[in-house]
Amino acid sequence: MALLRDPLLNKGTAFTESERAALGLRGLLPPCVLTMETQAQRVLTNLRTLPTDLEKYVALNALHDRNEALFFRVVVDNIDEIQPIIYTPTVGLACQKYGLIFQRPRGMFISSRDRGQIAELLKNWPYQAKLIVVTDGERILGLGDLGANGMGIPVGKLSLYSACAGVHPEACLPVVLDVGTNNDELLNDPYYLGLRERRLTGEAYDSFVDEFMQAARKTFPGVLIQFEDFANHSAFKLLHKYRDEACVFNDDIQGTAAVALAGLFSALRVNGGKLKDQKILFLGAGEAATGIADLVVSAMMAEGVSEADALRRNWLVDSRGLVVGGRQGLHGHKLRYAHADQAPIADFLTAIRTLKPTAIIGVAAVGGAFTPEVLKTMAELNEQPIVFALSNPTSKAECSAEDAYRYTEGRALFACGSPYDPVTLNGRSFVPRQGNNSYIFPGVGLGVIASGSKLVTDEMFMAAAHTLADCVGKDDLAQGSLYPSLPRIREVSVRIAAAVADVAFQRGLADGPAPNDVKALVQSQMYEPHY
Ligand SMILES: O=C([O-])CC(=O)C(=O)O
Ligand SMILES: [Mg+2]
Repeated sequence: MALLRDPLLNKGTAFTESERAALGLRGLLPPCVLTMETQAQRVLTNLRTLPTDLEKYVALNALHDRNEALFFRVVVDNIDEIQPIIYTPTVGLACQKYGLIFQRPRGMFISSRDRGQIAELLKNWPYQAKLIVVTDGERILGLGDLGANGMGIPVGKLSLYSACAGVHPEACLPVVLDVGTNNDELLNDPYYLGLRERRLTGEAYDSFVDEFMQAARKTFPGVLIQFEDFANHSAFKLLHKYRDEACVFNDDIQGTAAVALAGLFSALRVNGGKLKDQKILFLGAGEAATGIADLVVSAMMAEGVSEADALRRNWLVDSRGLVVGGRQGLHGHKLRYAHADQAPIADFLTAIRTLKPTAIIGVAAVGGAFTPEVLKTMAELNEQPIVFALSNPTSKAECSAEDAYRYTEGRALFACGSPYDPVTLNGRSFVPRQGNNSYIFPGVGLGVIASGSKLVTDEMFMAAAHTLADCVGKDDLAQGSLYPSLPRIREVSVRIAAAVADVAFQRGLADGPAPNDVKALVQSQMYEPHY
């Protein structure tokens, strides 16, 4: 019976006659033995009868809790259909409703009440974690502070690690650091499951996170820790504090940067431009914006321009207007882009008219901010304007795919943060693809784990961006796709992982000498969802 209740071992009705006899399962299952294929078909049939995406999320979550192999089989074989349910956009709604739809816990909930005992708590995790995705829930996608409900994000990200890059589910540990929430709606929600108190801040917050970091690294030596959906003020600070001593990265800063840079490389293959000649205007000035801009600056410099010139080609607009030199109260990460000799500009459209960018990248979680006027202006200024509406979930997208194509007469080179269906305009069909870090983090994580790298470096994200761009074919570009198709994601992840592992070996960060065949090393470590 224990076997049927262990999701890592359970095969349900697929246990064979001989297994049933040997393992004490006779009489505990209906007599018919099904194949995994039939089980997967049954799951899909049921899923497709459910009227809402949230119900599909709940059903898939329940399957995940019963039978991991079958869950991942279904995800891997139907990634286009399933990813939008277990990941963005539906995962955003699932986080908002986390308390209501709660059935079984997954991952570890470490609250500020556990201070001084985190190492002891981590011993309760029954597996040897190699990969932790951790959030404090303060900025879940573009939805803001969801407190402990943010657990849905580490769970969803780690599902993609196993599905898209074959990191073994047993090696994956989702963690929420519950330091309270400032979201009054949640504090008053009878089903909210987190601490009912305001967020821990300052020294108390820093030492709590530090206790977690030390305890996690001691309990799980060599573990890779991914920071996810922390608010700006914590995200930059934590990355800075740990990146040179621990195996960590921030997906919202570095993963998003790599996927956006790859999208730019693809867009430039279409319009024939060079990165170093672009002028990029970001709507947003947080983790994603400066993460992308920093990587773009490095990539521009690799094309031979000076740092000063590269910086000058990247501009940020935040809630207070264009980021310019001398503006009061600018934070550290924005300062590189606070250009002197530019008068303040209050709004995004005027910034476009003044600066004449070749690309706009939306990462501010302001839904609809790329208005028809914005899009038309970009199309007046550029033969083929680059328009990335990356905010998540769909309700926060700067514009829909349809609007991006319609208001630019089909000339936009477009990427989006959440999935959009193909668009037909004047008889031409466009297939927009997601500029989402989900193309990057699974492969990066696999490469880091496979090589046993001690650190995660910017060079690895640069390599990941180039590799992802290399995976985009002419047929993709011809239909307006700046990324490869999702069903190719495991092949793409292997290539990214090999490129990342190569960097680890070359830089002496790996825990051994380079093998002859890095790609084979990576592949040998991948989990396949089979019985
Ligand atoms: O999860 C996603 O879809 C991308 C991401 O990291 C975020 O929006 O915070
Ligand atoms: Mg994120």
